[in-house]
Amino acid sequence: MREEHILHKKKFQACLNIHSHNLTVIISPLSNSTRNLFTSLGLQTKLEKIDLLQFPADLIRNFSIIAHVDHGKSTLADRLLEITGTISSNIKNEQVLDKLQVERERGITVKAQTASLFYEYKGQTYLLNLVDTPGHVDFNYEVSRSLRACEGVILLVDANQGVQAQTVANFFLAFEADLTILPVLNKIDLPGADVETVQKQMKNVFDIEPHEILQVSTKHGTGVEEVLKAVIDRIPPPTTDIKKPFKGLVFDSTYEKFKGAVTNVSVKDGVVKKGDKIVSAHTKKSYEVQDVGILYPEQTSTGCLYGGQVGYMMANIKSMTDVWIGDTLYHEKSPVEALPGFKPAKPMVFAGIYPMDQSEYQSLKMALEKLTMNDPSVSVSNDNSEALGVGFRLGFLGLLHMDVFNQRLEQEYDASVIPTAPNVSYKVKLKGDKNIKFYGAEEIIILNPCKLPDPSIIEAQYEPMVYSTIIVPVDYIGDINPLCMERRGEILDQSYIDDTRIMFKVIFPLNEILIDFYDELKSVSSGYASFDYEDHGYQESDLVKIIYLLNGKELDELTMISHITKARQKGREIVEKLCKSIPRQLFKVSVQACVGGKVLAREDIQPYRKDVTAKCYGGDISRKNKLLKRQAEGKKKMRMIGKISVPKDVFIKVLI
Ligand SMILES: Nc1nc2c(ncn2[C@@H]2O[C@H](COP(=O)(O)OP(=O)(O)OP(=O)(O)O)[C@@H](O)[C@H]2O)c(=O)[nH]1
Repeated sequence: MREEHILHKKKFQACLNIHSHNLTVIISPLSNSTRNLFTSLGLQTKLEKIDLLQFPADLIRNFSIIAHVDHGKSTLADRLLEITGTISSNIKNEQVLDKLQVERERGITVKAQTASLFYEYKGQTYLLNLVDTPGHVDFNYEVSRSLRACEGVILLVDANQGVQAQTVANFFLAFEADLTILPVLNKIDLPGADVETVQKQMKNVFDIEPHEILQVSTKHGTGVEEVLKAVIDRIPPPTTDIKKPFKGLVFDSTYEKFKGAVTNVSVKDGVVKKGDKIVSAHTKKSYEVQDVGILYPEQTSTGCLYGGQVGYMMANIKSMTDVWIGDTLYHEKSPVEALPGFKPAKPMVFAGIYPMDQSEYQSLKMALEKLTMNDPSVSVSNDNSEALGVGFRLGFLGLLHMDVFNQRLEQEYDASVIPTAPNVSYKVKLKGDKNIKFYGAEEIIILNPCKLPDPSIIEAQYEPMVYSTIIVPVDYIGDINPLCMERRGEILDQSYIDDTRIMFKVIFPLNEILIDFYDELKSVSSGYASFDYEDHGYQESDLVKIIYLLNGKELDELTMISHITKARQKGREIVEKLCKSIPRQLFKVSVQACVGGKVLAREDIQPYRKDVTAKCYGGDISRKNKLLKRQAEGKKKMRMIGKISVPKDVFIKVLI
C-alpha cells in the first residue's frame, strides 16, 4: 500500500512517501523548520532535487572546524548537522562525520569530511559547507588542504584545557592562509571550565579580543545556533564569477569500490555539469563528468555545481595516478590557468611493508594504490630485503598516521603484511673518492636503515630536526628542561601565555621524539602538556647502524640508526623487549644487538616445550583438532627467522 501526500507552502515543499512500514520524506532545502520537523520525528529524509543556482555566492559560506585533539570538532559538526535538520536530532549522534572504522574504534578523526547544510537566517536560506578536520599533528596535511576550500574557520578551544600546541599550529595555518577566524570556546558545561583564563590566553597568543569569542557546549547544544549565525555574519562569502569558464580545485579524494575515484571539488569559477567534458591541468587527461553533487552529508546528486560551491564529482577515474590532490579541473574547450597546487606532504617517518607471503605482492600493491588515493600524504616506493623479499617503503607524517594506515590496510583491504620498524630519513655525504661508485651520488637520502653505507666511505651524516612547541602549566617547568636535554633538544625560547601556562620552543632531532616522547611529556606533566612540531631541515650528527640478531640471523625489520651516544642504551632496551616478545622455542635463542660487528647487548631466551594437545590424550578428538586449528591460526601471525618463529608485528611490541 502506498499513499502520497504533498504539502505546498510558501517556501518549502515536502513529499511524504508512505510505504507499509517505512516513511521517506522528500524535503526541500529551503526551510529549517520543515527539515527540523521531520528529522526530529526520526524520519528518513531525502533532499528533493535542488537547483543550486538559487545559491549565489552571497548565500554561501565555506568553513572548516579546526582545533587541538579532542576539543570537540566532530561534536560541534554533529550539532550543526542536527540544528540544520541535515540529520535527525531524535537519535544520539556521535561524531557522525567520522565514517571510517578506524575513526570509530579510536574515537579520533583522521580524515577531513565535508558536509553541506542549509540554514535559514534573516529571511534567506544559506548553503553552508563545513569541513570537519582532524586535530592530531600527524593529520595536519588534511587541515591545510581543507583550508583551501574555505574562506573562514571556526577555531574551537576547550574551555577546560585552554590553548594547546595544536591550537597554535592550526591557528597559524588559518592565519597564514588569510582566512577569517571565528573563535569559539567549547565545553563551558564542565566544572573546570575557566572562560576568563582561556580568553586571556587567546588574547596573548593570537591577539583575539574576548568579545569576539563565542561560548558553547557542543555536547548539550548550548550556544551552537549562535555559531551558525556568526558563520554567516562574520565569514565572507566566496569570491567567484559563474560566467567565467569552469575552474575547480580538487582538494580531496576517496576511492570507492564500484565507483572508482570520487573527488571533492571546490568550484572557484563557472559551473560544472553532469556530462561535461573536463580536463585535469596536471595530467592533461580528459574525462566525462558522470555525477556531481553535494555532501548532505552523504553524496546527493545535484547535476551541477556553481562557482563558490563545494561538492563531489565522479568522472570514471580508475587509477590513483590520475587523481592529483591540488589539481585544477577545467572544461575541455575552455582551458584556464592552473591554481597553485598544494605544498606536497613531507613524510617524517618511514617504514617497510612486506607481504606476509611473496605471492601476495600484487594484491598488496593494489591495496596500497587504493588506500593512498584516500590518503595522498603517504609516499610509496619499492623496497626489497634479503630476508623479507620484495615490498614497499612507505613514508608517513608520524607514528599515529603509520599505525592508522596499517590498520586501514588490514581492515579495509584485508592485507596481511610484515611491517618494519619506523625510522626517519637520514642524509649521508659520501667521501669524494672517484673510485667509489656507491649509489653514484655524493649525497644520498637513507629511507631504509639497512641501506646505510659502510662508515669507511661516509664523510658526514645528517639527521632530520623538528621545530616544536610545548605548552605546560608553570608548575611543571622544572621537568621540561631535563626531558628536553635527555632527548638532545635545544630550548630556543620560553614565554608565558598567561599567568599559569608557559610555551617552549624547542629544536629536537626527529628521531628522539618519534616513539615515546609525547607519553613521557604527558607523564611528567600529569597529562597537562601539549606538543606540536614541524620540519626543521637536517643537522650533522654522529650516527651508527644497530642490527639485531637471533641465533646469528639478522632481524631485518628491526635494523635502526641511532645517535652514537644512545646506541648502547637502545640496544639493551630492545634486546630485553625482544626476549619478552618472542615466544619460547624448542631450543635456546640468543638475542644480540650489534654495531659494526661489536656486540652491544646479549640475552638468551630459554627453550620451552609446548605440546598444546598434551592434555588431550584419550580425550575428545574434536577438542584436539580445535586446539591444533588455533595453533595453526597463531602461526599465520608468525614469520620464520631461520628456525625461529617470530610474531610478524614484533617491532610494534618492542618499540611502542
Ligand atoms: N563535557 C563536554 N564534553 C564535550 C563537549 N564537546 C565534546 N565533548 C567530548 O569531548 C570528546 C572529544 O570530542 P570530539 O568531538 O571527538 O573531539 P574532536 O576535536 O573532533 O577530536 P579529534 O577529531 O580526535 O581531534 C568526546 O568525548 C565528546 O563527547 C562539551 O561541550 N562538553
